[in-house]
Amino acid sequence: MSIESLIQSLPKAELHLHIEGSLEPELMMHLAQKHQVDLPYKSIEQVRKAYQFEDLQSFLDLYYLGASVLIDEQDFYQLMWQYLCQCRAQNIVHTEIMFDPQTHTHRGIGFDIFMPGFLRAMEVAYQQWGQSSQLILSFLRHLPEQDAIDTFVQAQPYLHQVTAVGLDSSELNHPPTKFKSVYAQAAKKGLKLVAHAGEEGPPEYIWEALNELQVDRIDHGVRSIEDPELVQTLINKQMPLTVCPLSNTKLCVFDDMTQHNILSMLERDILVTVNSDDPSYFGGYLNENFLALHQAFDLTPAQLIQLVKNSFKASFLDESKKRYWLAKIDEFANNTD
Ligand SMILES: Nc1ncnc2[nH]cnc12
Ligand SMILES: [Zn+2]
Repeated sequence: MSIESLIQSLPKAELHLHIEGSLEPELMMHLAQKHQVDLPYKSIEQVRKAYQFEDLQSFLDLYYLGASVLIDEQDFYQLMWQYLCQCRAQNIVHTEIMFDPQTHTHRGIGFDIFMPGFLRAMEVAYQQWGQSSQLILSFLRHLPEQDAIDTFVQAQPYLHQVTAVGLDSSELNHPPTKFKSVYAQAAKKGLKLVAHAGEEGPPEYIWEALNELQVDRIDHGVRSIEDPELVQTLINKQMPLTVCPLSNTKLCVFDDMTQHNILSMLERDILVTVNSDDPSYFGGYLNENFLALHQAFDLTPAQLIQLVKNSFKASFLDESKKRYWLAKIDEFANNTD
C-alpha cells in the first residue's frame, strides 16, 4: 500500500485543533452575510489571499477577525459540524477540540450560545457514525489571569462536558506561570491540563508549563530541542507534544518543512504527535499535515505508524479505548506489510 493510502486509511486521533481555526472561508463569508458583519474581504479568493503570515500574531489578528462572524447557536453548530465531517472524511476516529470562550464572551456571546451548538454537533456525529470527541476549554494568555478565572466561573455549568483546560493566543511575554491559580482550580475540578508552550516562546516556558502548571501535555513544544536537559525530561516523563507541522511553517517557526524537527524528536523517543492546529488558515487538515511531512522527509510506514500510535497514547481516552485503537493499528499495519 502506498504511504498516501496508509495516511488516509489508518484510524487516527487529533489532539491539537482550534475549532475557531477550522472556519473555512466559505462559511465565514456566508455567516458575515447572514449577520451583516463587515469584513475586509470581498470574495473567498481575497480571504485565502490574506492568509500569508509572518509570525503567530499576524495570524491571530485574522483568526479573531474571522471568529467575529460566529454569533448564534446554529453558527457554532455548523462550525463544529463541518470539522467533524472532515474527521469522518480523513478517518480521524477520535478528536480533542480546543475552543476559546473569551473570543466569544468578549463580544457578548455566552456559554449558553456556543456550548449547545458545539455539543449538539458532537452528539449528532456520535449518533450517526460513532465519532468520538472531547472539548478543551482554552484561556487566552494575552488577557489577565483574572479574566481566565472569571471565564472558568462562567464555565461551571458545562464543566462535566469539558475534558481539559488549555492556554493559547500570543505566547511571547505571557509565560505559563501567569495562569498558575486558574490551572490549580481546574486541576481541583478533576480536569486534565494542556498548554501551548515553546511554539514561539523559549524552552523556559515549557519548563514552567511542566513545573508550575503541572500539564499533562504540551501543545507545540518544538523549541524544547534547544535545551538538552528539557529534552531528557520530556523523554523520561514521556510527556506528549502535540506538534503542528503546517502551522509551524506557515507561521515561520521553521523556514520550510525540511527544517522541521518532529522526526528528530521522534527518533529521540519524545512522544510527538501530528496535528492540524488551525486547518483552514494553514492549508490543510490532519492528513495534509502527514502528507507534507512525507513530501519533506519521505516517511517510512514505521515512522507513520509510530506517529499515529503516539496520538492515541497521548490522548485523554480511557485505557481500554486506547488499547482498542492501538491494537487496531497493529492489525492494520500487519495486514498491509
Ligand atoms: N497556533 C496557535 N498558537 C497560539 N494560539 C493559537 N490560537 C489558535 N491557534 C493558535
Ligand atoms: Zn494551537
